[in-house]
Amino acid sequence: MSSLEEPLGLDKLPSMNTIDRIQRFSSGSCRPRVDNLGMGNCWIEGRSCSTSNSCNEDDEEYTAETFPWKIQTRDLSQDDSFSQKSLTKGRRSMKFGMIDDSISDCQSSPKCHTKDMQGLAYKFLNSIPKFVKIVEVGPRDGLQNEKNIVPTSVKIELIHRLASTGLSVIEATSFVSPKWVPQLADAKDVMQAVHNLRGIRLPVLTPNLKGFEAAMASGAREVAIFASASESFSKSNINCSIEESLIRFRAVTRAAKQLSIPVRGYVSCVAGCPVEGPIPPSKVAYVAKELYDMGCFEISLGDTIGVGTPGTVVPMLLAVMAVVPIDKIAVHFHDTYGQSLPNILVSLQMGISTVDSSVAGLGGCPYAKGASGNVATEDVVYMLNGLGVKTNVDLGKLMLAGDFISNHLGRPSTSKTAIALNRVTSNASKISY
Ligand SMILES: CC(C)(COP(=O)([O-])OP(=O)([O-])OC[C@H]1O[C@@H](n2cnc3c(N)ncnc32)[C@H](O)[C@@H]1OP(=O)([O-])[O-])[C@@H](O)C(=O)NCCC(=O)NCCSC(=O)C[C@@](C)(O)CC(=O)[O-]
Repeated sequence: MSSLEEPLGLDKLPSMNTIDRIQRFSSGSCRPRVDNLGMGNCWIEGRSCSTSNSCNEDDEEYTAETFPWKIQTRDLSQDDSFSQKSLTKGRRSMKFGMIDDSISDCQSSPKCHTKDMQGLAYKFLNSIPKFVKIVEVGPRDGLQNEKNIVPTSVKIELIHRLASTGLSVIEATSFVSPKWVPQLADAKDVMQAVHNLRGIRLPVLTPNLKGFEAAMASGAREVAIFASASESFSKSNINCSIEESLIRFRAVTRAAKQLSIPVRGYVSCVAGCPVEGPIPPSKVAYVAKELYDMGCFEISLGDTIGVGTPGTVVPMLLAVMAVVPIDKIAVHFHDTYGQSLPNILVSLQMGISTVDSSVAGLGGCPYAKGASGNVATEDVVYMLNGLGVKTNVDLGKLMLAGDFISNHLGRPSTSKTAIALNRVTSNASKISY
């Protein structure tokens, strides 16, 4: 086992003092559905506005009644705090994995003391946000590594199907060099076909000004820049050092600011690099802060090769949270070692409320050998549903989108949820989701 493959243990966690700090950071962990996108834009559940540089969450128009998940903390003593509308997809309902069932079931057991159980439930679940924004990256991160060129019409259909699920952010494509990523050479055609989709944000990757200008000409209204915490990965992915990339990205954010275009920032290799092995959290924090300071409205932390475990993800997040506000941080896990869901769970417990994922678990990076797909959106939604966390995503429709692209690619989805629920459906079970 190489040092990269060996998971870091809890003994590597920082001191309790640092942990205490997160609890303070995460007091606002129930994030309202108002994204301040910077560059004078904000996005409120399917609508964008560009009135001022800072968006007021307490805008009268968007009351707690309209967005009930604005209520900041969970109240575990109230039954309905975990109640979850069952997504039945036409079947009768026996809910699996739902937190309300488990707690009430335990309370009826003589061995369970209600107060103790509520205390335990509070301890583990209190800091989890009530609403999580999912950033669907399937059409971009998911497809970029496919060897056989996926027809443009299939990509467009996939985006439309994903849009119908309730997802509010779908990363559509990349304006990168077609020599480097031939699969996304049709970025312009894809973007021109989908940019008018209403109520959906469709960011695209732009590695430099050339990409930014092409994206704008194709109708893109949100972009993402992508730096790395690993020097070696930066060179192999975008052919320049980290510092050179930051210079390029400053040019992109400046141009974006002039057009009031929101820019998302990625940091890749946050838990490890295929060449350099483990990456120190301070390096991740440095790049994250640079991107945030140049105007990115959100920083997505990518475990590009999926080597992170909660033991390494927690200290990395702590380092980033010390320099970037927690409500501006997103997590982006690849599932190479099957660690994505535990990593997402600890991220949520630390107060993070934006999660990137890819329908059917598509994905892999062309410049990170051995990296497998992103965590499957279906699996994330299933887990969040079970936790009583709202996403606004319809799991049934999501599975149909996953079936569509998996059928096209000629291989089964890697989403455990999709596999299990498809089996259940074919058995005509009474179980619903
Ligand atoms: C950054 C470059 C362009 C540098 O590539 P380069 O070869 O160093 O660029 P260059 O400036 O020397 O130009 C070379 C040629 O590329 C052209 N070119 C230059 N820029 C563009 C552009 N934007 N669009 C189209 N063409 C472009 C340029 O015009 C020129 O064309 P030529 O004169 O030879 O015909 C290249 O390395 C590249 O495109 N890299 C992108 C690689 C990529 O997309 N990787 C996957 C991203 S996934 C990731 O980073 C991780 C993430 C975000 O998913 C998070 C995670 O999972 O952890």
